[in-house]
Amino acid sequence: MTKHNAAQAGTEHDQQQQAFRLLVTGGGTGGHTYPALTTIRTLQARLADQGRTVEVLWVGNAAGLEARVTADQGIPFQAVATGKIRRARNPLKMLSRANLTDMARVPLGVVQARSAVARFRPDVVLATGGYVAVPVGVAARVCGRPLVIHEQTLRLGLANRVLAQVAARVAVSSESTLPLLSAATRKRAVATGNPVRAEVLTGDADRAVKALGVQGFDRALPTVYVTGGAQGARQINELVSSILPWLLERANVVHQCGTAAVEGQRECAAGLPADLAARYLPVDFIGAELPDVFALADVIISRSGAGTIAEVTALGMAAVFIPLASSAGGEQAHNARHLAEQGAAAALLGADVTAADLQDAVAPLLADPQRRHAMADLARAQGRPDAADRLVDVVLDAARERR
Ligand SMILES: CC(=O)N[C@H]1[C@@H](OP(=O)(O)OP(=O)(O)OC[C@H]2O[C@@H](n3ccc(=O)[nH]c3=O)[C@H](O)[C@@H]2O)O[C@H](CO)[C@@H](O)[C@@H]1O
Repeated sequence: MTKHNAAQAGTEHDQQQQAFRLLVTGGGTGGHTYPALTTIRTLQARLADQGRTVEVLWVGNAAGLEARVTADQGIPFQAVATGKIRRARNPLKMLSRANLTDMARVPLGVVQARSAVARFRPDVVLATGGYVAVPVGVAARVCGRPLVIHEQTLRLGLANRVLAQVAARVAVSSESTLPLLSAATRKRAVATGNPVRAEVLTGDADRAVKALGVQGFDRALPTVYVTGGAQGARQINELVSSILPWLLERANVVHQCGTAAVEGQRECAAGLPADLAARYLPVDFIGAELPDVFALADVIISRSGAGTIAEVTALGMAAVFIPLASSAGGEQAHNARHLAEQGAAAALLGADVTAADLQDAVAPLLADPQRRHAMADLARAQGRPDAADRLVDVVLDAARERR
């Protein structure tokens, strides 16, 4: 080997040994937080196979779910100031005190984000949506670092619409998003799917029974998992409460109802006959047990946020979706309707869904295992369990192009 070749081989070796630096931003809700977390874990596993490590910095909102998740996962986290702009039909209402206070925080967030990006010198900045992503994505552009954005929902959210203008790559969760993008954005877009946490796919039903302490569940009956998203959903809580005795005659129920509602749901169960009450578990939030709860459940009753949809389709589960009626652009309703059209879920749309509607949708799934298996198979056909791998490809491509 010549001196020159040896030096070149040495440089390549050094590059291989150097840590890949990924700055992540995004959060607020689970829908933005978990895809980013999954992508970090998948990138770490991919590069570990090549003998490389990944250094991560997550820049987010101290009050968002990302702060809690990064603390749990031991991921370095830096908070920046953010402002949430509340939309209103009347433009004057946009100038509410809350909006004005929040807007005043935006310049501070931009300064903090810029110094975080400049100091960390990331190979790539990955933004997964939420207000906090805007200043960080803009800072990536200012500092000349490639920005990859990922959108979970069919239509780009507000933050991603802004950042799509400056992103090197725009990863989306569904092919049907591509025609909705401008021609300029479409050139940089790729449909990866929406990453699902790997552990979600490997739950264990028996472990759920132990971890949740629900020995009173009758395992001869199906189990229903009710969830309103990380904060619970009042509409779903009320609907389920009004059919609770009927439901518990036919099923065990794990009801994730949010912190504000859990006490009330416990009281509701206290009035039930003991054998029915033993089959009901209200919980505020499901953390590490989530994969096991999915494994235990035969049917899910849920909001149709993009994260939950990705999980339910990756797993293949029978589902009754009750979308949030006011979600921006009717995006949750679209998600639910799309699956219902394929026979992959039941969808109860609109703000005036009744308890009878819910009962009618759930009854056949509880009564007939074949029916729920058929629905689960159709749901699985819509799933993209390889989404995290595809998004990691996009991140690595963006880093390579920069060199
Ligand atoms: C009110 C609102 O703005 N909702 C939006 C928000 O959904 P939001 O984040 O509320 O809901 P998603 O379904 O997207 O994600 C919820 C995530 O939290 C997990 N989970 C939930 C409950 C629990 O106890 N434990 C737990 O881990 C779910 O399994 C899922 O992974 O972002 C989504 C993705 O951009 C959008 O599609 C939704 O329209």
